[in-house]
Amino acid sequence: MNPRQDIQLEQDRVSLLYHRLDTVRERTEKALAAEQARGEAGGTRQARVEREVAAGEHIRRLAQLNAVERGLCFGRIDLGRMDESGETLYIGRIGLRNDDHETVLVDWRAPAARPFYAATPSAPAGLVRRRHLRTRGRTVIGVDDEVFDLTRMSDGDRNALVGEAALLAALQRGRTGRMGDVVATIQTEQDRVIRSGLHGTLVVQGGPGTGKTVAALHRAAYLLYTYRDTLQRRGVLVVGPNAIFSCYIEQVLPSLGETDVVLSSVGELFPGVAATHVDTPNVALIKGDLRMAEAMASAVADRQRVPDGDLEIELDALTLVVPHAVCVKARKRAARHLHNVGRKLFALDLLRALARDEARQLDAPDDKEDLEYARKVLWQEPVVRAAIDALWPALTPYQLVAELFADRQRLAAAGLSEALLRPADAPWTVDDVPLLDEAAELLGQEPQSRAQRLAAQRARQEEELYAREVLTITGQDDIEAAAFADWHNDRGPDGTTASRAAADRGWIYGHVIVDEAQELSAMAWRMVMRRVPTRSMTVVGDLGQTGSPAGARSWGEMLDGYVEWREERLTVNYRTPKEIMDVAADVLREVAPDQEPPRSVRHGEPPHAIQATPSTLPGVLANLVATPGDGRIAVITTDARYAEVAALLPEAVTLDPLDSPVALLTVTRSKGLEFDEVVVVAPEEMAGRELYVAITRATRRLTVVHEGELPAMLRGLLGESN
Ligand SMILES: Nc1ncnc2c1ncn2[C@@H]1O[C@H](COP(=O)(O)OP(=O)(O)OP(=O)(O)O)[C@@H](O)[C@H]1O
Repeated sequence: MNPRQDIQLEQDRVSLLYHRLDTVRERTEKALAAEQARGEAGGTRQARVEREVAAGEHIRRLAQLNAVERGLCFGRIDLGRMDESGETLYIGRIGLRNDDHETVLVDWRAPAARPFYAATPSAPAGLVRRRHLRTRGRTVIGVDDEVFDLTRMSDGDRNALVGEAALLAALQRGRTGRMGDVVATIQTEQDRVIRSGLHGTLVVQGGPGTGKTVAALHRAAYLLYTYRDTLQRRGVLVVGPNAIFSCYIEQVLPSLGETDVVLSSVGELFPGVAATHVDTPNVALIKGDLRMAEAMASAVADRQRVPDGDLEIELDALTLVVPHAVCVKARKRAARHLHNVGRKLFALDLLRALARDEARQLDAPDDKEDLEYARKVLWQEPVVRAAIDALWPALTPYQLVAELFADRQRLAAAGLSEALLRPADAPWTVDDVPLLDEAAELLGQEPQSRAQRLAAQRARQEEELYAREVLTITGQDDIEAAAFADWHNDRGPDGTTASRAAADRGWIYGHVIVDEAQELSAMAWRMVMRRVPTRSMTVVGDLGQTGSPAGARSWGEMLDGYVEWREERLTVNYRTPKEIMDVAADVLREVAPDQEPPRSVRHGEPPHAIQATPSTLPGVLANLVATPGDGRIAVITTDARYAEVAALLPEAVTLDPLDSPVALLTVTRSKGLEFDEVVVVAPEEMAGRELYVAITRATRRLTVVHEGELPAMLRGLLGESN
């Protein structure tokens, strides 16, 4: 068959598949409309539940069917023999069956699709041919074949790229500013990561551009497909380095038909806080250290005091007294509980003692009921409440942390350095967030007003009543109403699993993916682990890129205390051209000699350095960003140089670096991102690891602009003066 005939053949098949997609979509739309029409007719509560669940399923299915329009079918595998007797499967973003229930398109995540990704010339996994279909809209514009003919195998074939032509075509495209899915060109080593089982913790270590992020996101889609029952209810959390990064990756999962995933960063993991400020390296180091957990416990203990002597409270004409020993005993009893629970016990003991003393001074009889009443009256007295608050206040995590860092004595009592001192109203930093989480654990439930408590109780009772009615009507009396209420709550239309999970600090996820995981401090890991007691996690990162002083130098250092983990390595760089990676490899050798640089699959222009002076710098930069190119440019510099470069390139200062043709970023903000062209300013002022991150962001061109001496690590660059 000649290429044109091949394309025509595949076009017929692809048209058939789109036709099928349209049919399924129409049927689902009709079913949804019918469900909604039934809703308008009212009905019992049971009917309402059933309608809500059915409509929810249709809506989810429709979203998925709409998401797969682009590139519905991208591959074909021929198994067995090359003649007509072999089996042929078409691989796509979604599985489709015809009216006879025969599979016409295999979901890329299904076991049957595995050989499409796993086959290599030396281990063809039963394939005789793998074909990549290139499509534009619904039209097939090309096919790329790999024929696995063992008789023709040569040594050069060992480790071939999967669908090399399709992969290289995908890599040549200009960056859109958003990460896209790569279902059509997943490589074998990435496929191993994606399909690794749900159980336990998988660490994926790989150099820049090796597809760690993209593989982790495809893994999320794979896990949601394969373990839907387990994961849909509990949800999947993806933790990235910052909000820009979340924006950068947010389209990948929806394009794969998955929307029930929470994207967050460490600074956002405590609901109600969205921290973006960062501490100085010294402070970040202290806050990220595991010893901070003990310090926080001491800080809480410091808020549970007793007076030096007896407690004396002037009330009306009396001086009520609680002996020191009684105060100490009350504290000992209460301190066995979380702080806010303990406060109630402490207050109760003190109020009892005060009521007894009051009765004694007034010569009142020692009557239990009277004492109980007196205790309640005393609790309403502002002076009594103030005295108890001063000894053992009800605390929110915000109060505990803000008041700790604003007070020299409290810092000292917790065994902490004065370097942490700051005003009480200082903005939250990313490294405060794990401390807020720690505080929430130590304090227990936040003090709620009586009205809030009653409202929550009432809402819960109503839910259970409703659940009981539904269960009776449906004859499912054997299910506990409370469990049903939970279940209904989990799947109800009032919010997706993802939105409810994101708002709930105590939410336990089915799986957690941590990206740029090398940046998390030991305290941040403690917080993440609380979200996933099963330790079903995917941890992706690069120890060669660790920038945070509190980040990981080895994976064991961070994870050994929690879980036995397994590791996969990614070794091929799909982003950075070889010419740039050769220079980066010199940097890596200096900063992390134990890490192997990844092997680049693409080629580009040799990177070069420009020597500037303070007076030539504005012209050099203006020139570099003005050069017409068809891609997006990032100018990356240090925190210290940011303001100066921003003044020279005001058009590059943007809140939206992903959509801007030229964006100015600090190294930290450029983590995980990529651009067609990168200009690195002041490399001589960057730490080695920062330099490694900055120069590996480019997909095509890299220019390094220095005023001082070019760092020796960058000796591989071609230089020029300006
Ligand atoms: N199999 C693939 N097919 C096509 N493109 C790919 C493939 N794997 C990775 N890429 C592309 O390579 C680029 C780098 O991928 P990604 O950002 O996931 O790498 P990373 O390992 O997370 O990098 P870094 O550590 O620098 O953040 C992305 O543009 C991604 O789409």
